[in-house]
Amino acid sequence: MTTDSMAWQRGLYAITDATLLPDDRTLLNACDAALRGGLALLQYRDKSGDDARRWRQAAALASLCQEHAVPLIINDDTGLALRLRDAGFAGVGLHLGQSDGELAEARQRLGGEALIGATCHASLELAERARVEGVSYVAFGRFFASRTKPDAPPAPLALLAQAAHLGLPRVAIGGINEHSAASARRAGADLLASVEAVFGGSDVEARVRRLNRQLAALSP
Ligand SMILES: Cc1ncc(COP(=O)(O)OP(=O)(O)O)c(N)n1
Ligand SMILES: Cc1nc(C(=O)O)sc1CCOP(=O)(O)O
Ligand SMILES: [Mg+2]
Repeated sequence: MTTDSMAWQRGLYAITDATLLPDDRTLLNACDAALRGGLALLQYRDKSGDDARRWRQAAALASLCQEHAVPLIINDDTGLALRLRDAGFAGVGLHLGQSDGELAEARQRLGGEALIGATCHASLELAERARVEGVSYVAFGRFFASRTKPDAPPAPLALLAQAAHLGLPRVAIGGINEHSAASARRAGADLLASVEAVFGGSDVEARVRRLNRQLAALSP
């Protein structure tokens, strides 16, 4: 798999959650279903601090994503992304928040081809800085109420249009679901990032297909 294709730049960006997907089997089955439904990107987000579990799950997801030719983005952990890449998995990227390490250093360690994204909250200034440091996309939010991360700082939808000049794919995150996805897309989001709307029920493939149909109906 290569990430040369632009397919990752627009669509649904699913993010895993260790509460909703507590064990390996649940995680892998749900991610497989989401990938069958059609994802632009998948992010592995696990705050357990359990290195053995994180390696095992990330490697299994990297293999699954490779089969589906969808990039796997590792949350927070440049070392884990590098280890996967060095183990031979293609299409492994990284997402860093404001306290997750230096973007420029991550870019240098992962190389020019890797997809690297940054959390920019409600700040164009953070997004401009992230672009200089070599990110592949910028993420803004939270735009709507989120049960996954209720305390994430809020952001106005108008920010998405204001970020167009960056010339990078814009991710909208926070409470993205079938009620809010259309307004985030109309406001300028290229990628719609979601935890609960994808993984918050048993019918994951159907949930993803529903969201994709909604987005397709809005696309020019
Ligand atoms: C696509 C995307 N956008 C934002 C975040 C949030 O990152 P961060 O601020 O580092 O918070 P945590 O996810 O680490 O709790 C994200 N993970 N993905
Ligand atoms: C991980 C995360 N980061 C956010 C931010 O605003 O930076 S909101 C969020 C949680 C997204 O989950 P849901 O789709 O269930 O609201
Ligand atoms: Mg983080």
